[in-house]
Amino acid sequence: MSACFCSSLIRPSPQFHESYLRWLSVSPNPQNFPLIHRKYPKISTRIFARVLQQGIGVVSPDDVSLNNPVVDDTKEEEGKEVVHGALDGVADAKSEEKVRGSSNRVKKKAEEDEGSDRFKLRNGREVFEEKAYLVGVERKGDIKDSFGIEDSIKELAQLADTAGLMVVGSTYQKLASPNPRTYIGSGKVAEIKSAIRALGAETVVFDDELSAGQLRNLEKAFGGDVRVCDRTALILDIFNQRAATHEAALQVALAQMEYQLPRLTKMWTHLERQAGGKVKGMGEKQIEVDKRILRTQIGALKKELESVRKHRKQYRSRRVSVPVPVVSLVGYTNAGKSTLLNRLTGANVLAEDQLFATLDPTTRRVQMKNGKEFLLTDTVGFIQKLPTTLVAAFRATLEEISESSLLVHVVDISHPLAQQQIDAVDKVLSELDVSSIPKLMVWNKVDRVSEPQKIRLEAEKRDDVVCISALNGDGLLEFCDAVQEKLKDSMIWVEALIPFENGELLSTIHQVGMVERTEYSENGTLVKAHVPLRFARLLTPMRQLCIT
Ligand SMILES: Nc1nc2c(ncn2[C@@H]2O[C@H](COP(=O)(O)OP(=O)(O)OP(=O)(O)O)[C@@H](O)[C@H]2O)c(=O)[nH]1
Ligand SMILES: [Mg+2]
Repeated sequence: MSACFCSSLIRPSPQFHESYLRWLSVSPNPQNFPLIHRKYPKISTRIFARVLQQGIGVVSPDDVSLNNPVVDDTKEEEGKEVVHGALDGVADAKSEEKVRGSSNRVKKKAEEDEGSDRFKLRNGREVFEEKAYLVGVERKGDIKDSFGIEDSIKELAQLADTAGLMVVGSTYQKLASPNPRTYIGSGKVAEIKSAIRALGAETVVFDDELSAGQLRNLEKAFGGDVRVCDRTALILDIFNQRAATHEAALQVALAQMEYQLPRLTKMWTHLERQAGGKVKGMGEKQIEVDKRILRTQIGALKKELESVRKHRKQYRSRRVSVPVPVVSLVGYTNAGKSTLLNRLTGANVLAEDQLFATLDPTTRRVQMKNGKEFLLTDTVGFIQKLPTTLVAAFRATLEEISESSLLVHVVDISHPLAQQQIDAVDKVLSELDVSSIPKLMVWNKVDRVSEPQKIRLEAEKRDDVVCISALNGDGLLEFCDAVQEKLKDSMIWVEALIPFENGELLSTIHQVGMVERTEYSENGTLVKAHVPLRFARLLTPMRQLCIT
């Protein structure tokens, strides 16, 4: 099991540790951290809590010795066994047991040796690459020009890779409507069961969100050792791994808890079984307790988030007082938003060929060749089937977008599904209520397309499209010109008389607006310019001066 993948449901972000641990200590339900417990049931809640506390990235059965996580006791034990067997000649029952134990350990050691190849560095942590099998469903009647099932599974494989899983196979089924019990049909369940046995898969990832019942039924059907999860859990896991700031960590923790809440149902039935079924209803009661605890935790998280956000808002409003227009980069994940920000501003935002490299907004000042300036904000990328819990949790971060003067929609034009990605981004934007903000579309990665000239001609035919390569800098001047043009559209025309003693205002107009004309008179400088609305308000008294 990929330890990093474990974290999706069990290892909260560092900032969240304390409250989560408090929650664990009152609710030692193994099912609340199902990955580790189902696979390694011997790890006690207490030890597991210590694992969380110490922030150990890789958790395997041998890691239970926390102070000495890599303990190889097999050599010493094996040595003893060999001597023992040679002396006794015929092994008695006890030694037979020991020999069996020893061969098991040897087998386990061999498995470990084989497994040691599967430790990979992900997001700066060493993780065990768990083998994953992917499953999708194509609904009959799905719109043809949206993501096809094979493309969707390809993307799921990319997500799995980003999360630290090793994809060993995939399959899909065409269905009129999903099976309410197992999502896929029973024949498909049997087929997948033999495939995962043959391939040694440890996790089955579904391309769509599954209900609590479906998750449980599928895990039962595939056998106890196999874990089942869905696209949403995978995305939440990636976000959890990548959350670098306090706010992002809180947002992801909140989204994870909200995802878990409806999935807590009937998780305590194992207690009823342990008690021989004599305490009917015990599971139900415990679920209620768990849900209440989880709701309290959600409430506390929301409060904490609120205060973090208040802080950021204050900072933002201070920034707003400097009337530089804000331009936000939006787009599908991996489209090249951060690369563009880095290229234009010399920022050092992580940009890599992985999904969801960026979670937190970064804003930098762009100084154009003509001395004009704007603020450029890079934000979290979008994806098709984006979990609603995540959109909701990140709504506040995305508020930055709704306060900008211009949205630049960055598209990876070299991607075979560029149009589908554009549609998916538009869908999320429509949920964010930003339709009134002017937009500019940028076709990025033009250096990667086979016929760049054709793409450029196509872009020229359209309004509001600029072709660029954020990687090699092609088209960036045109991009800045287009941004300026668009910003001008969002500005208003003013004619104002600026008294000489307000000289700094004049330089700000030159910086943030577009000055068409200046004339000097004995009372001051007459300026005719396009300026941002907020700034125009500041100039109101001087505009009156101009009229009189
Ligand atoms: N060939 C080529 N590659 C590019 C270009 N722009 C970005 N890339 C590559 O595309 C990958 C993704 O770039 P990012 O800038 O991280 O993409 P992003 O949109 O910020 O992605 P998220 O943060 O995941 O939403 C990186 O490997 C970049 O080097 C480009 O113009 N040409
Ligand atoms: Mg990015």
